[in-house]
Amino acid sequence: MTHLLDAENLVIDYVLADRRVRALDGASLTLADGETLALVGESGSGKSTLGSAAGRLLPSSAEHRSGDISVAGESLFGLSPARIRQVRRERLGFVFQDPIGALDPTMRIGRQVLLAQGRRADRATIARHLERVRLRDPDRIMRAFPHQLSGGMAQRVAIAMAMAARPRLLVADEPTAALDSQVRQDVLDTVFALAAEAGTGILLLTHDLSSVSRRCGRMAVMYGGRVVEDGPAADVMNAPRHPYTAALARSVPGNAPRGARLEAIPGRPPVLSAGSAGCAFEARCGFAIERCRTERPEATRVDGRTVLCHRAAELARDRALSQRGVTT
Ligand SMILES: Nc1ncnc2c1ncn2[C@@H]1O[C@H](COP(=O)(O)OP(=O)(O)OP(=O)(O)O)[C@@H](O)[C@H]1O
Repeated sequence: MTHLLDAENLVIDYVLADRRVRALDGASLTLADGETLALVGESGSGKSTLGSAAGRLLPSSAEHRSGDISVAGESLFGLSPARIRQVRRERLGFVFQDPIGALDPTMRIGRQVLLAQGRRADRATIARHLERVRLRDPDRIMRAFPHQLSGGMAQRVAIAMAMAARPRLLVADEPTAALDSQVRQDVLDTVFALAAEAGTGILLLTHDLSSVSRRCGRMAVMYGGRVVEDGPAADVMNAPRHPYTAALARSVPGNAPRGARLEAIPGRPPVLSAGSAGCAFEARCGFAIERCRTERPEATRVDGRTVLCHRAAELARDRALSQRGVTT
C-alpha cells in the first residue's frame, strides 16, 4: 500500500564546524490519507527534523545519511528542486511555531494568501479562506501587514495559507506554543476542523500530550531520533507499552491547565553524535537490562501498536509499566 507519508529508517545528522549531531537515528513513521497523528517527545528528540524532512525543508547543515522519506510514493531525496517545490505546493502545507516569522513582513496579508493558493483568485475567494479560519473583517485583514496582527490572528492567517491549496498533508510544528492559553484550543480546533473538511492528513508535532490524545487518531512517541511507540492515541496515552511513553504520560500533570508543557523526566535526553549502540533510553529506564545497552531494539507489535523495546511484550504481560517506570 502506498502511504501518504512514509519515513523508513531515516538517518539525518547536523554537521557543525566542531561536531556532528545525529538528529534522526533510524526514524520510521507512516501516515495514511486523512489520518491525524501526534508526534510527541521531549525537546531534542527529533520531531522537527522529521517534520521538516517531510517537505525536504531541512537546513543546509543537515546531512541525509541513509533511509528514505516519501510523500504519496515519491521519494523526496531524489527529486529535482523544481519537482520538490511542486510537491510542496500541491500536496503539503506547513504551519510553524512562530506565526509572525512565517509571514513576509513587507507584503499585505491578502497578497500572501493569494500566492499561497498557487493560482489566480478574486477578493471574495481570499476573504473566504480567511473566514474559514474564523477571522472576522477579512477585508481589513487582507489590507494589513503581519506586524499589525496579534499572534493568534497571524497563526490563523498562516493556517489559511497552509490550507488554501487543500494539501493532502499538513505538518504543524508546535503551532500553538507561542500563543496565549485561551486561543490555543481555538486555533487547534480550527486546524482540525479545516483538515477534516478537506480530507487533509495532519502530522502534529507537539510537547503537549494533553491536547492531542482527544484530537488525533494516532500518537507516535520519539526518543533519541527514533519513533519508539506508535499506535492509537488513546491507547498509547492511557496504557503505554514503552517505558519512555509511560514516563512521559506520567509527567503530564493531571490537574495542570490545558496546554501546559510537560514536566521534565529525571535525567536528560541524549544528544547523539552517531548511531546509538543500544536503546537510547537505557540510561534513564528503570527496566533496562544488559541487552538494552548493547543491542538496538527493533520494532515489535505489542497490543496493537509498534514498540521499540526489548522488554515490551514481557512488561505488557506483567502490567509493570502501570506500576513504575523511570529511575530517579
Ligand atoms: N540546525 C541544527 N543544527 C544543529 N543541531 C540541530 C539543529 N536542529 C536540531 N538540532 C539537534 O538535533 C536534535 C533533534 O532536534 P529537533 O529540533 O529535531 O528535535 P525536537 O524534538 O523537534 O525538539 P524541539 O521540540 O526542541 O524543537 C537535537 O539534538 C537538536 O539539538
